[in-house]
Order: sequence, then structure tokens, then C-alpha cells
Amino acid sequence: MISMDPNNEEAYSIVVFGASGGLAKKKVFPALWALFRENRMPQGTKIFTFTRSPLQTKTYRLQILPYMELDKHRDPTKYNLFWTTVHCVQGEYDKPEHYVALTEAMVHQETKHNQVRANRIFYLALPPIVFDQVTLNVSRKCSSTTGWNRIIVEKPFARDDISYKAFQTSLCNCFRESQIYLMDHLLSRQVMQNFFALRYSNHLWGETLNHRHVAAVMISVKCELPVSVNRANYFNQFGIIRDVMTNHMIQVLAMLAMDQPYANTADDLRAERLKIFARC
Ligand SMILES: NC(=O)C1=CN([C@@H]2O[C@H](COP(=O)(O)OP(=O)(O)OC[C@H]3O[C@@H](n4cnc5c(N)ncnc54)[C@H](OP(=O)(O)O)[C@@H]3O)[C@@H](O)[C@H]2O)C=CC1
Ligand SMILES: O=C1O[C@H](COP(=O)(O)O)[C@@H](O)[C@H](O)[C@H]1O
Repeated sequence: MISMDPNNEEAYSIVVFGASGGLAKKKVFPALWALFRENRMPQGTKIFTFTRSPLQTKTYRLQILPYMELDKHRDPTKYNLFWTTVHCVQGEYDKPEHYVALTEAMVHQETKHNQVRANRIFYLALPPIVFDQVTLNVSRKCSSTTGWNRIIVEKPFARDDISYKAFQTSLCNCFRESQIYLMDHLLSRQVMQNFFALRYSNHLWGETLNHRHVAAVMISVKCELPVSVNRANYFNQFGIIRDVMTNHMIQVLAMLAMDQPYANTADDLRAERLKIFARC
């Protein structure tokens, strides 16, 4: 991960595709706001939404309010400032010319402060059915030529092996592996983040969480109720096993069963996880 220096004079644009949906409202924007509030975003970062729906910053801000963590004594001024960084762009996912308009909107902001290098992050908060057309159009029409580009895709990536291979091929035709982030937001949960400390640094737990003391493990995924109609329709179509088991639950299983990685790096973590899957 590239560290973001808050005093950096380079331009940063973050584009959230599908910002009208639940993922963007419940997860992505609250996370962006948290980064902004804690001064962990580089100064001058601009956020763009790209949707078919005619979003406007003012109304979007109201829709999203229930999901934002706000301290009314501390945050109001900063929260207003946060929303001045948000720009809504309307477009169709299959129309290259609409991506050109998005790029113009980004360039307009990026060049305002004479920043010479533009870095861009594209977050796909979209259903898989549009991934291919969005990644292709983004790579052709929106990539920065002066700075770096990153693309973030949220699970589910595909339905099965065949559709995963197609997804992988089309993504890798557009971006290098180092530019691609496949996201599993469940792993950012506090309990998961603390899990390694519990297993490897806490003697009481570390000494007992092993085959000599544990006969069986049950992993449960609990869902917040009520499930929205949109979500329920999606689960019915896609299948709940595909939606949470092939990613969230498998990742949790790997974290439970794997040996301690050699070092705290992505590569070492991946190597240890793979050993577990290779044994299954
Ligand atoms: N909601 C959640 O908590 C989580 C969701 N996910 C996954 O992330 C992705 C996005 O989630 P979520 O926001 O809930 O999904 P939505 O179904 O709400 O879709 C997000 C946005 O994508 C656009 N969209 C929806 N369907 C289509 C379509 N058929 N063709 C083109 N555009 C479409 C719509 O935006 P517009 O029409 O305005 O362009 C919509 O608001 C999904 O794959 C989901 O499974 C992953 C983890 C958690
Ligand atoms: O990916 C998914 O995960 C969420 C669970 O995440 P949470 O952080 O909101 O608990 C689940 O609700 C969603 O439907 C599923 O697709």
C-alpha cells in the first residue's frame, strides 16, 4: 500500500462507481469520512461519484447521513469541508464518452491548484455484471498518465470458476497486478484485525488455540436484521453460499488454521494462507 502523505502536493482523486448503492453508503463513504476526519487523507483529495442515477451532492449528503459517524460537538465544520471535496458525475457504465466527462471533471479539480502529478483510485461499488465494461472504460478513458492508478473491486468477483477466469483475464488486460485491490471488507473488522495478536502474542490463548485443545470450530456469519429487499433479492439470485462462504468465511477459516506468517507482510500472509488451502 502506498502511504499517503497529508502534506503531499500531488493531486489525488477517488472515484466511487455505484455510489447510489448500499455498499458505497454504508461502507465506502463512512470510511472516506473517517480518513478525512482523522487527517489521514492527503490535502486536496477530491472524491467523485459516478452513477446512472442523477445524484446531487446536497441530496446524497442527506441520504448518507444515517451511516456517518459524527460527533456533533467536534465535527460539523470538518464535515462541511468533507462534502466540499465530493463531486457527483452522472453517466452510463457502457458509454465511453461518459468516462471522458468524468476525466474532465477530475482534471478540472486536479489542475486547479497547479498539481503536476495526478493519482487516481477507482472503487467499484457495483454488481459484477458491469465490472468488465467499467474496468475497460476506466483503463482507456480515465487512467492518469502523470501519476499512479489503482482499481478496487469488492467481492463477489464472479459466480464460479469459469466466470472468475473471465473476470481475472479482463481485469488483468486493463491493469497490472500491483494496481489491483480485491477487497474483502469483513477482514477490516476489529475482531479480525486483532486476531493475530490474540493468536500469537497472547500466551493464554496462543497456547490453547491448537489441535491439542480444540476439537471443532464453527464459523457463524450473523446478518443484521431486517435484510433490505434489495439485498434479499440479490441473495436469492446469487446464493448466500457464493456471497459469503467463498470469501469471508474461507478467509476467516484460513486465519484460524494457518501458521504464523514469517513476517507481517502481504506476501508472507498469502503464502501461509495458501498452505492451508493446498491441504484441503
Ligand atoms: N451492500 C453491502 O453491504 C455489500 C455489498 N457487496 C457487493 O458490492 C457490490 C455493490 O453492492 P451494493 O451497493 O449493495 O449493490 P447495489 O445493487 O445497490 O448496486 C450498487 C449500484 O450499482 C448500480 N447498479 C445496480 N445494478 C446494476 C446493473 N444491473 N447494471 C448497472 N448498474 C447497476 C446502481 O447504481 P446506479 O444505477 O445509480 O448507477 C446501484 O446503486 C455488489 O456486488 C455486492 O454484492 C459486498 C459487500 C457488502
Ligand atoms: O459481503 C457481505 O458482507 C456483509 C456483512 O458485512 P457487515 O460488515 O455489514 O456485517 C453482508 O451484510 C453482506 O450482505 C454481504 O454480501
